[in-house]
Order: sequence, then structure tokens, then C-alpha cells
Amino acid sequence: MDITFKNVSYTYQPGTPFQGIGLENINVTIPSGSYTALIGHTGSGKSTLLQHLNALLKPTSGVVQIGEREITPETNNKNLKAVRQKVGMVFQFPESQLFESTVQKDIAFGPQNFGVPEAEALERAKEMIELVGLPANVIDKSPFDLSGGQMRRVAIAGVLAMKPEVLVLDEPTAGLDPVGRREMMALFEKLHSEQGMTIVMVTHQMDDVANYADNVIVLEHGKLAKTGAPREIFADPDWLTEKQLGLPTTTQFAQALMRQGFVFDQVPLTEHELAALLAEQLPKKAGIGHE
Ligand SMILES: Nc1ncnc2c1ncn2[C@@H]1O[C@H](COP(=O)(O)OP(=O)(O)OP(=O)(O)O)[C@@H](O)[C@H]1O
Repeated sequence: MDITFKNVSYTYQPGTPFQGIGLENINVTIPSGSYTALIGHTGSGKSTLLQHLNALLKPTSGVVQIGEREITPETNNKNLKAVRQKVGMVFQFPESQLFESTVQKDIAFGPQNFGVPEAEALERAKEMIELVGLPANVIDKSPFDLSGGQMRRVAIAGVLAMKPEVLVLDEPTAGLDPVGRREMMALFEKLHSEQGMTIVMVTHQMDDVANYADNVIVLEHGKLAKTGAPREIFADPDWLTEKQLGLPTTTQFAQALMRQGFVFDQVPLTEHELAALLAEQLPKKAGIGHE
């Protein structure tokens, strides 16, 4: 299911002293099956754009096309259930929204709320516990007895239990330790590659963009600054620095090597790419050194 923004603008609190531009004339498509990273400096409009992906916000002008469904300024707030089921939204620190007495009940809450019979919802919860990599014995525990990382998995399992086609994640690894971060990123990669789920992720981690995303949207002051594959986005390090966005660690290291005389036809984005290029060039360098 593609999600397409057509001339979308969003103004916060229009006509009041608190008026603020959230988005300005955005035209962009999040292709079905993509792993899209949404990046931009603070206040660039990332959260505002995310909330348009399942009609939590409706455009002030323009159209957001979510699959077959068009969301316009006139769209009625009723009958949005189908959109909300298809586009699962994981907000920052989602574990703060857990509330049920057991993990199973918490995960089953969403589907039940959308009309899935209790027995089926509880069964789904069991499947989701396995899918997100939690031990089976958490099922009857209170979510509040789990570790922070486990609680986050429960919250994500609750969204996955709705069986969405698109999973929207707002800085999903914030606050996790390095192991927790890696495991969480591996989960999203699995959902993308094994289940064909479309992933849309707000992140400040350029390494994650380089390693996992296949599509990037860059926002600046509510406008679309650039969109394309990570290789296109990271091909111009000066532009990224000007936009106060970082570079992947590998790309930074490659730049330092270029200052030392290494030549790369294309900027390496991942450790594997850099290692392959170095393996090719280092023997040549060593040869030159002996001349
Ligand atoms: N409730 C609000 N009222 C008025 N202006 C708002 C409101 N919420 C956001 N804005 C403005 O809209 C713009 C975009 O904000 P948004 O939160 O979407 O940015 P962001 O890229 O998600 O930022 P961050 O990385 O800090 O989360 C900012 O200029 C912000 O000040």
C-alpha cells in the first residue's frame, strides 16, 4: 500500500497567536514495501508528517492518499478504523502506554477494540510475543515487571497484533542500550524482509539509515528537502552538514581516508562496503609504498 502526499500543508492552531507551520506543500510517496527513513533537524516536521500517515492529523490543504483512501481537510473523523488498522503507529517511548494487568491482555487490547473476538485476540497476542522475540513465559506477567526493552517489545507487539501493512516508528531505539538497539533494529529488519511490511522510521541515527533503509525523506522547515535512496542522500556530505544532519560512521571514515589519498568511486555506506573497498585498495597502496 503506497502512501502519497499531494500538495500537503499543515498549519497548527491557524488564526491564533500560536499558529505554526507544520508542513508546507509536501509531495512525496512512501512506496509499498519500502523501508523509509524520515530524517531532518529538530522541528523540521517529522512528527507532523508521521501523524498524517494514519490520519491522526488531516492536512490543512492537499490530499494524503493512504492506499485506496483519500484523506482531505474535509474527511470525517468517523470511518477511519480501516486506515488505523492498516497503518500501525509506534510513538516514542511506547512502553509508557502499557496499562493492562498482563502482557497477553495488553497486546490483545488493540485487536479487541477493533472487533476481533477475545479468544482470537488472546491467541494473536501469543503469536506476537514470539514474533517480537519475547520469552513465552512473559505472557501472564505484568508488563510492569519487565525490563524497559521488553516493555517496549510488548508495546510494539500490541501494534503488530492489529496486523498492519505499514509500521510507523518514531525513534524506536531511543533510550535503549547498544544490545537492545541492535536487537530492536533486527526485529524491524525481519518484519520488513520476511513479512514484506512497509517500515517508516523517524531516526537521528545515520548508521541505521545507511544499514537498513532503502528510501529516505529529508525534511527541513516543514518542506521536503530531498528524497531518494540512501546512496543518493549520502552522496553529498557537504549538503548534509549544511542541513545539520550527520553522516554514517562508515562514510565519515571513508571521507578521512579520501583526505589521505584514497579514491572511492562511490561513497561506502556500510561496514561491508568499506571493508570490500579497502581490501581492494590497500594492496595497491602497499605496492605504491614499495616503489
Ligand atoms: N501544537 C503545536 N502548535 C504550534 N506549532 C507546533 C505544534 N506542534 C509542532 N509545532 C511546530 O511545527 C513544526 C514541526 O514540528 P514537528 O514536531 O513535526 O517537528 P519534528 O521534526 O518532529 O521535531 P523533533 O525532531 O524535535 O521531534 C515546528 O516548527 C513546531 O514548532
